[in-house]
Amino acid sequence: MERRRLHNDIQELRGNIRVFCRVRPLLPEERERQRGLPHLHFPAQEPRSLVLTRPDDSQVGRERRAELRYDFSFDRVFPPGASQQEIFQEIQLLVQSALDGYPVCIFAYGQTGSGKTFTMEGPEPPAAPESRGMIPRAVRHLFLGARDLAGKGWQYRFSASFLEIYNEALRDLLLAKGERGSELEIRRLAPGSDELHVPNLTWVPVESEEQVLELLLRASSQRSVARTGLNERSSRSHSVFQLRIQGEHGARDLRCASSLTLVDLAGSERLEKSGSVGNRLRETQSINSSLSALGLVISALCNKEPHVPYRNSKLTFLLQNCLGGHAKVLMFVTISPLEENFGESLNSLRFASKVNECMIGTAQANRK
Ligand SMILES: Nc1ncnc2c1ncn2[C@@H]1O[C@H](COP(=O)(O)OP(=O)(O)OP(=O)(O)O)[C@@H](O)[C@H]1O
Repeated sequence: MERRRLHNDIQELRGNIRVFCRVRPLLPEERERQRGLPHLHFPAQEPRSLVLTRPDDSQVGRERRAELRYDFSFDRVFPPGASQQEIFQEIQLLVQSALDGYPVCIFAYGQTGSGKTFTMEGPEPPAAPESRGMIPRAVRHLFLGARDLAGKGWQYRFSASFLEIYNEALRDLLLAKGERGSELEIRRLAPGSDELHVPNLTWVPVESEEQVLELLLRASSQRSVARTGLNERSSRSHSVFQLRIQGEHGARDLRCASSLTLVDLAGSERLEKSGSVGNRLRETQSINSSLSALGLVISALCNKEPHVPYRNSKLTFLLQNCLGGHAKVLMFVTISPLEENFGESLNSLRFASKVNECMIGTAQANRK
């Protein structure tokens, strides 16, 4: 309990957005193309640092070529050997605070094929329990936490939704294509309210990790994926998993309500590199414009600008309550270990550094 209070105090002091960087390992087929990770350095005893280096091509002549060096620092940097369990360990207190009434939002940002879906959901099923991603681990942790709190008089109810934003349209991933009605919209909860919701979105009551795994499976069969030049099974949409949490302590007449939002963003990729044409090109353009809208929202928040352009994309509009509100936010920036992706990695790390410098506001628990 004391650790939890300390965590909440520290997070409130620090501002409510944190950034973790994860570099995925080389895949078996990539090991034939590249030996080791010569351009990536993880300074010993420095779990927060990542250094990228490359030869300076502008230096020609007989002298030894100088090296360009780019230093980054985040709340944590996970090298390729880090397991899902190790990573979850670092976010479990954050997840736990959703039971105390804090809204929590975790999102994964990075180039196509850099490991966002692996981090959030885990590898494609059937997969060993050790490789499960942050979503199943987070819900399991919350269910166990709720069971503990039941001994202290708290009763919790959970329900889950899963949607994707594809080409600026919202789709319910818990419904098959034929079952979906008209297009989903984002609306205010009540006139004048800052709270947003998505009417007609499916919410399924959940009580166990297995139920949530089933929902993930159902959603993944509905998700828009395609084979691109850069990833065998690339997510072409942003997916948003949400768990609504309602707690009640009858004897003390206390209530809390919060949500855990886990977002797997579509991969950022350069058009020329992805080789996109036709539908793929339209998707890539839509992904890139919503990711740059996210960048603009974050920089407006950082600069405390009076107008924050949430409405420029469905993604930022949907995440408005998380980003500008009282939620605790964690961003995973995922990095490919391939040298050929140096430019993309640098872009992602620069974006993440900007986010890391942000003091967006103070997280607040919704507890009465
Ligand atoms: N930490 C890891 N350990 C082992 N394999 C990984 C890891 N991270 C990613 N992979 C593998 O790398 C490949 C690409 O990962 P993933 O699909 O998660 O990328 P992504 O960033 O979600 O891509 P996209 O944006 O195109 O959907 C997959 O085959 C995945 O299983």
